[in-house]
Amino acid sequence: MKDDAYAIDRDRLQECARQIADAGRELGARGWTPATSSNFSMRLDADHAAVTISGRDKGRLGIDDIMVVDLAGRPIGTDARPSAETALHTQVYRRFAQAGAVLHTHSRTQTVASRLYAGAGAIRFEGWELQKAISGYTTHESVLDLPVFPNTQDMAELVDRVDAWLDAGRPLHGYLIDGHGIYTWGRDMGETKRHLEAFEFLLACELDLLQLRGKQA
Ligand SMILES: CSCCC(=O)C(=O)COP(=O)(O)O
Ligand SMILES: [Zn+2]
Repeated sequence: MKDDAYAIDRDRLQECARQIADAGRELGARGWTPATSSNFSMRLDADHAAVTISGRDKGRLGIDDIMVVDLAGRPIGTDARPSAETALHTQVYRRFAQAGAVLHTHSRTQTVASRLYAGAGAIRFEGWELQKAISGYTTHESVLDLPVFPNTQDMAELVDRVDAWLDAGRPLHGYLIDGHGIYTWGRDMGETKRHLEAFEFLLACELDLLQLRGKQA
């Protein structure tokens, strides 16, 4: 055990691990976490998060598949390897003081949409009632942009792209990574799941429209 490990609230960690495992089971059952893909996290306190261990089956998580990192992504109290994409989770907690959970999944809809809209750099949702499922959106008469960032194995590069979007003052509630999947977050696990479901639904609607109209993105 490293010293910092003693500062973690064990009850909070247990509760977050339970919520992460429950979310994984739910999302895995929907087919959104194929082949060990996806990763999940929850904020533990101002300086730490609970995150899934790399390579685990995210649809069958137990308490032991979740570990603690600090907001620089360093493991706390364990030699386990955190998600390969931990930097994207800790970035959310650093940039959004209110963020309490982050979900990353690889559904077919998310992945296909990411490829179709990569050239455009973003998908713009307009006129959909379900935009109101994203916190802060109160009407379908709004514009909701979901950026698509190029995929890379270099997490620092992705972190820079997300920082650049935010530093330009653009609202951000989630993003796609080309050929990869989606990231979204919220105040707690409930809000984060709602955001994920809303983006999945909105993406599916846009893909349906394209298909029905026989158009390119
Ligand atoms: C087999 S999926 C490739 C890695 C990935 O995109 C993912 O979401 C899971 O990575 P982790 O290290 O979090 O297991
Ligand atoms: Zn992934």
